[in-house]
Amino acid sequence: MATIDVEEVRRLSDLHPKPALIRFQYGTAGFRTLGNTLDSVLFRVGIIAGLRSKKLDGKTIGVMVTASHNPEPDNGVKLVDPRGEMLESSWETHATTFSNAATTEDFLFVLDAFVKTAKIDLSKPARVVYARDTRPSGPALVSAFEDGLKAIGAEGRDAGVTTTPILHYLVRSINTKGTKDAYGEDSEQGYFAKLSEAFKKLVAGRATPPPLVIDCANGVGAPAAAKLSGLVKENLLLVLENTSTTTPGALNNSCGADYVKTAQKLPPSLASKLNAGQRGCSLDGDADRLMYFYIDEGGKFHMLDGDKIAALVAAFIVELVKTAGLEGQLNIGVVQTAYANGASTKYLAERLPVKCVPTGVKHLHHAAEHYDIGVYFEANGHGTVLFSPTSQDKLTTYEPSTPAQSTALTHLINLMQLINQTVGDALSDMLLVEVVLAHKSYSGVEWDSLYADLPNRLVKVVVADRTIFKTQDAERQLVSPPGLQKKIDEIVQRYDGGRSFVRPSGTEDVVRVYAESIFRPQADELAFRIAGLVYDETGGDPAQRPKEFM
Ligand SMILES: CC(=O)N[C@H]1[C@@H](OP(=O)(O)O)O[C@H](CO)[C@@H](O)[C@@H]1O
Ligand SMILES: [Mg+2]
Repeated sequence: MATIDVEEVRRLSDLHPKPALIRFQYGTAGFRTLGNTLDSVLFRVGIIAGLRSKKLDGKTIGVMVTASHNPEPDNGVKLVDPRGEMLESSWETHATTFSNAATTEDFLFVLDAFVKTAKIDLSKPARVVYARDTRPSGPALVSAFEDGLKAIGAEGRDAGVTTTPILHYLVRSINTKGTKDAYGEDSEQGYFAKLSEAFKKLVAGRATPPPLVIDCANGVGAPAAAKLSGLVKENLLLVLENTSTTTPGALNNSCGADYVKTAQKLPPSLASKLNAGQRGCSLDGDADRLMYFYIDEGGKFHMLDGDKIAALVAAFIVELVKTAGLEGQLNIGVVQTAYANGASTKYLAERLPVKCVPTGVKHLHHAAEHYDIGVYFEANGHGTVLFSPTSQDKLTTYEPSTPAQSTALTHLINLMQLINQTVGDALSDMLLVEVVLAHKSYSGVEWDSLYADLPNRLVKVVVADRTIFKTQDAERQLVSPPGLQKKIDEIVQRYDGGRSFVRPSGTEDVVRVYAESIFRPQADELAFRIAGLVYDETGGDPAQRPKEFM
């Protein structure tokens, strides 16, 4: 279509009116709020996805309907750009504008203005691939979204119920099909074949470890892990738990990667499922985060988070590159956020360059692209490894001169296949961890002892207005409210190995306080002291002051 079919857009838009009084925002994780308020947003996302594809000459855009680790009644939607990466940030603003037009007529006005200013050639084709997680609100939201595709004349491909990282994989595979950068076969089957084949090559000839227990968070990771399980069973036995995707209220409830990271506890449902020393891991509700753990002989819970994964994986890659004879020819780096445990940063910085960036996957991903091999992980378990075009060329054309070099090179090439380079992927990362553990003959215990986590505490502070909080230096310093950082510094310096920072959350209406210290009671005390300071200094009501604040 060369012009907008105004009548058709009007007719369909009237079926998806915007609820009054709600202001939507395309944030760090796309649109995310109560599922039953999102109907109009999904319709309009259908239109914006179509326009984005037209703007990019018909390249396929991805759309994922999920609210990840959030409670079951929540839902959300995010767009994926053609190489499988997050939506370009200027379009996040356009998406927000679209979502907030109050009436159909307002929306038509905004749409028309946008097509003109963004110079979108409406005669171009539009292609969109989309998927959803297992949330009960998903099917109705997808149907509103499909009305949006129809309104703008976009061709849709429904990838059904699948994980966020598989959707990212599909987008990149579709757009690179038949080119020299072909990423993989553009189907779920193609994804599982790519991962499992690379995994089998990487662990060939190594001892089969004890079974790995996977907490699937009662979400979409359950069916995905079940498919993977069948393909890798000769090398790795997966025991799937929390797979009730149709039990109302079960999703992410006292289970999943976010529960483990936040509560720093074993999900109660796994209590009798894990033997001492056995490895377990938790996925989140859309299977893009991964947390490992084990219980020791004394019954104590040990968490192996995103920082521990980064340490394990980065050290392994550095070693392989060295053994392959490529030391000094590929620059390898790690990207973290301020939430990374100080002990992990120290461990990593002794081995390779480490960069700290603001919270949010897109910041980590972009920073990791600056290395030949960039490893990034958020402490919460979201992360991956990126191989730049230069490193891919080098690895595939390099001629090793010894059998040891040749073996290491083959491992690196297989790792490029195993790792989902579009986005953090719990299942791909899990296989990656299992490869390293198998190569190093590590159990969870040896892995855990690479370094000892500094005790830390994360506290939420509800403030009147979190927009007054402004940060700099990768969110480690407050510049506003004025004077507050100085007071924080004064408190922090009284604690041995103390570190603390304060930043406004990008996904919740709270300010987050992080603190660590060399002793557990001090880490807690420091966190609650800073939380109290923030609360008092920004007009918190003394009558509502949480009692643990100091
Ligand atoms: C401390 C923390 O875990 N923050 C999370 C959380 O961001 P906030 O901006 O802190 O709300 O959600 C983001 C999106 O999932 C994730 O990238 C990030 O790591
Ligand atoms: Mg997630």
